[in-house]
Amino acid sequence: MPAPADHSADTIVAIATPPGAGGVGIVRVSGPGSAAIAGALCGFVPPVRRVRHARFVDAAGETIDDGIVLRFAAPASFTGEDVAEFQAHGSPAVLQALVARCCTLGARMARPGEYSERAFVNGKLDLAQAEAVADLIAAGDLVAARAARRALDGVFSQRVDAIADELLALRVHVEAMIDFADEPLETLGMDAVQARLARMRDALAALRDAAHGGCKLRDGMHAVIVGPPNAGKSSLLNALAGSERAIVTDVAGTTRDLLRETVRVDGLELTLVDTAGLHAGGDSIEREGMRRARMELERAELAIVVLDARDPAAGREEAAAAAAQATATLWVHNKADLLPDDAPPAAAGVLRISARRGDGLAGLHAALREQAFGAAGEGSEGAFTARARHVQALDRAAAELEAADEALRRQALDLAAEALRGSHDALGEITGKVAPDALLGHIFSTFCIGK
Ligand SMILES: Nc1nc2c(c(=O)[nH]1)N(C=O)[C@@H](CNc1ccc(C(=O)N[C@@H](CCC(=O)O)C(=O)O)cc1)CN2
Ligand SMILES: Nc1nc2c(ncn2[C@@H]2O[C@H](COP(=O)(O)OP(=O)(O)OP(=O)(O)O)[C@@H](O)[C@H]2O)c(=O)[nH]1
Ligand SMILES: [Mg+2]
Repeated sequence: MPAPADHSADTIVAIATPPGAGGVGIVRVSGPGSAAIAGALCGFVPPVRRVRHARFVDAAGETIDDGIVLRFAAPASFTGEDVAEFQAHGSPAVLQALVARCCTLGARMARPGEYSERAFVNGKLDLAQAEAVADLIAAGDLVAARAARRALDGVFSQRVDAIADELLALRVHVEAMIDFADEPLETLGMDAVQARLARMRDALAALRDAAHGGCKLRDGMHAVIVGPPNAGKSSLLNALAGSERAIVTDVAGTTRDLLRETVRVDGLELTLVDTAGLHAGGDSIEREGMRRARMELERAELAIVVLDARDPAAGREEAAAAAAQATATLWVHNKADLLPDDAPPAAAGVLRISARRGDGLAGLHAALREQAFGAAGEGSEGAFTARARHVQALDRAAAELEAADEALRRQALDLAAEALRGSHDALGEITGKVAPDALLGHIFSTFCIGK
């Protein structure tokens, strides 16, 4: 069988700055040919880690542009390889000419994510950190950017590694118990093993919740507003959006179709969907609207049920049944401004608001954030971005830990060791210590070119 191609022998090139014209544009080269390419382009080999001004010339010696050249020597660079950068004027034509020249000089075009992939392969970043680079670039606001920055700094990876290290120690212990199977398990520290297992389970659960919040920071949350006609669903959408997106009238049955709006709540990107009021009967248009509302709920992470605070029983059963399709439900009693002053307080777990006056919106924001990030308020201090694949891996690690615990109780040491190994491997997939090529290819191919 032929050996797999050694791509690290290739020298790659790409424009690192965004498409289109800009003040400055950067062409980045990585790989063993970097120094020679820089030498040919600049007429001298630029010194490493020094800023130099140079004319970038073509094969005929004609100037393509003048600019700044930077060189890094392996392993002290972003990719861990020899790197050269040409910082030219940000003209797409100039940048493309520089890329073409680099290719003539032996480089090839980089694939999407290939710089980050090389940084990973060369041990500059682990897999979760490399993903955080892409998440940082894509971050929609400063809260998300800070969280991606923390993941890039290894905040998430360190917590994964700490649990993985403990797991490894535990595996060693259990393997030793298997080797000394003649001795009674008590003398082999069975109690200690179980205590450590319990501690690790808690740590894993906490990390899982944090990563889940990190997913919401990255991917946002999908919430559907439902309730009986005229309860103020569209008014609530408008209040959260901060502008009159949806038509609001005092006619029951105003909203027919789904209306989608993306709003930001302190770093949480919320996709809100306004729906037709749910009620029995209705004309064919309303019934189609209600059908769409129910369809949307099946995909929703959160149902926001809006009821009239003056008569919250009206339409509640119908709304509750529909909302049960969503992963979670938030109960809102609207039109609080119409309640008499001596009205009793709202029931526990219900938010009382006035979409018209804006009363209670701060509490609603807090509740939405709690739905996304958990009670610990992830999404602010110490939060990091994470991806669905990380949460899935943490879930698998936890399930294997349960299986190990169960096997230990039955004194099935071989099974316990096997489950512990499974748990350890699941954690390794997050940081890339255990990462099938297909997984790596899939992850990096979603990055942009030049990253
Ligand atoms: N011009 C430019 N700016 C950029 C990048 C780049 O590639 N080019 N980056 C691309 O993403 C980011 C910076 N990332 C970098 C990461 C490590 C090293 C580096 O030289 N690392 C060495 C030395 C570390 C040190 O002395 O602090 C190393 O890791 O050994 C450089 C850039 C953002 N800004
Ligand atoms: N006083 C008061 N009126 C409100 C409040 N929220 C909504 N309304 C009024 O209630 C009526 C219905 O509001 P909408 O937002 O259209 O209600 P909806 O739930 O979207 O109704 P449909 O789309 O018909 O199902 C309008 O006249 C609103 O101005 C509120 O907080 N206080
Ligand atoms: Mg409406």
